[in-house]
Amino acid sequence: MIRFEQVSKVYSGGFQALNRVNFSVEPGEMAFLTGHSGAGKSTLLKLITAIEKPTTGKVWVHGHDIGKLARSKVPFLRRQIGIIFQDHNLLMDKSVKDNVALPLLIEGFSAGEIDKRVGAALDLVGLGDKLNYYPMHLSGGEQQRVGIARAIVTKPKLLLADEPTGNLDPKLSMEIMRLFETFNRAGTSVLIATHDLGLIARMRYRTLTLRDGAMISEAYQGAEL
Ligand SMILES: Nc1ncnc2c1ncn2[C@@H]1O[C@H](COP(=O)(O)OP(=O)(O)OP(=O)(O)O)[C@@H](O)[C@H]1O
Repeated sequence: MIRFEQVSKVYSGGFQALNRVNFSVEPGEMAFLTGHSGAGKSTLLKLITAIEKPTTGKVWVHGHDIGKLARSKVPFLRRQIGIIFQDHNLLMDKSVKDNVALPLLIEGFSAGEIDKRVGAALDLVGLGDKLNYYPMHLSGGEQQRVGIARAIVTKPKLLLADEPTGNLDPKLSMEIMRLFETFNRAGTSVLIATHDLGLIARMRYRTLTLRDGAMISEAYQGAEL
């Protein structure tokens, strides 16, 4: 699903954000990515989505070599990946329903199919009754769940989340994690970047740890292991 082989990333100013990183995430796996601020977590996620390209080494995603991917093929790759951000990037002047429908509109789905899929995605995140709300009328946790519904509405095989619980209290954070587990059990691969070591410790998943751009551990960090 994802494979990094000796991947280094040096930004144009000369800063080395990743240093010979090796790891893979298997189809159907759920894993955490952690490390201090500036360790390279967002850079690693940007390489998976081809926002950035590796300086050296190889990044494989769904069998594509990202370093060699033609610009015209990038949208095709991104369609297979659901991305969730800390600040959820919702459009505040659009309803919940229209926010979640956006990726399907871009894909050219029919109105009937969009209604069906948006309803199903919002039901999955527990917001089936808030279709016509605007984001400003939702709590932080609900807004994050709208962002998750938007990420899964295209039924991607891979979900990437960058600090998805950064603004949420521990109870809501755990609810969001349980939601990721539900998608993972249905076969979606999930990679979650987070600073929240407490949250990681409460769950039994492999944890990829970056320090100063180097992958220093791929161990399970759950409390019972
Ligand atoms: N476009 C860029 N140009 C130059 N340097 C960059 C760029 N993007 C990131 N960096 C640098 O690369 C390093 C890693 O950044 P990155 O955003 O990947 O870290 P992070 O682990 O996600 O941090 P945080 O947890 O604070 O979000 C940082 O020192 C950052 O300043």
